[in-house]
Amino acid sequence: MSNQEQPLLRVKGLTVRYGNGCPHCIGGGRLNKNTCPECKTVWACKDVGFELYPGEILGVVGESGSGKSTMMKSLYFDFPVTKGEAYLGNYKDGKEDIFHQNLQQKKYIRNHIMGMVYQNPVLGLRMDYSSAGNIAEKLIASGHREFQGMTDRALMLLKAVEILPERMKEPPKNFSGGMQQRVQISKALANNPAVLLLDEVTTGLDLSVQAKVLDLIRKIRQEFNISILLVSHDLAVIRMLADRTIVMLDGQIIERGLTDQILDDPQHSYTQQLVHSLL
Ligand SMILES: Nc1ncnc2c1ncn2[C@@H]1O[C@H](COP(=O)(O)OP(=O)(O)OP(=O)(O)O)[C@@H](O)[C@H]1O
Repeated sequence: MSNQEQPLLRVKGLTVRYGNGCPHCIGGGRLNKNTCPECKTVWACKDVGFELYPGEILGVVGESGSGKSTMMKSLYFDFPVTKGEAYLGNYKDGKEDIFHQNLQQKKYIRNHIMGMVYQNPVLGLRMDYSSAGNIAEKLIASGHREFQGMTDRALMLLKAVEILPERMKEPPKNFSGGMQQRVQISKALANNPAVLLLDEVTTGLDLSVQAKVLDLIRKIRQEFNISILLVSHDLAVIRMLADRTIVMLDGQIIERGLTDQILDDPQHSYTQQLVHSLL
């Protein structure tokens, strides 16, 4: 990344609330962590802004409930934003806010520009389809129709995530957690997205399986020249993969910088606590 480079994804003022809000919280009144003391509306993300540059991995770290998943779901249009804007450099010259596009355009962005891998593979895969069929589903959604071409692409992608060709016709429900995550990653890559959203993809996996998935993410970044937004509550994962990192607390970004800088010399007391809890 260089300072002159244009960001691939630019997010400004992303705010998401669960609940209707009331004059107190909508008017900017004090919250109890992320919750309005008057109406109990949860402000899961508040004025979140950042840039993701071409080819980089941007880590997002924070404790449970800090708003990481909500941010990812909003970026992938799974959940509507309350306020905010986001721009993709390769969508309409980076000039149009993707949050305010119509459904068809949002579908286009999901199918061509962004890929998402959820912590729970059930959300990203059809467990009863074959693994190749899962990839084909994504290819068909982006307009592919030719059987052989889709089979070849599925084979290539499954190979890239180290699923053996003889297992491509098996459904993910037959696979281990680590394999399901790898199929989910291959499906997310089906249409060569420029941006990959990874939400706690190694959480819940055994350490040795985790290491394999982490290696795979590194390899994918190189091979597919993709930019990755990587959410994890695990600082070891962030240290291993992320070039830069943002730290979230109660729905807000409280610290940002180069990953080494954040982990070796944290400035905010919460980040210091987070880092020291690991030592
Ligand atoms: N559907 C929902 N309705 C109400 N509140 C919600 C909903 N989903 C999330 N929240 C709340 O929003 C806040 C942010 O949750 P979110 O899942 O985004 O955090 P997170 O950092 O991803 O946590 P985790 O790592 O545990 O998934 C939390 O206070 C959570 O309880």
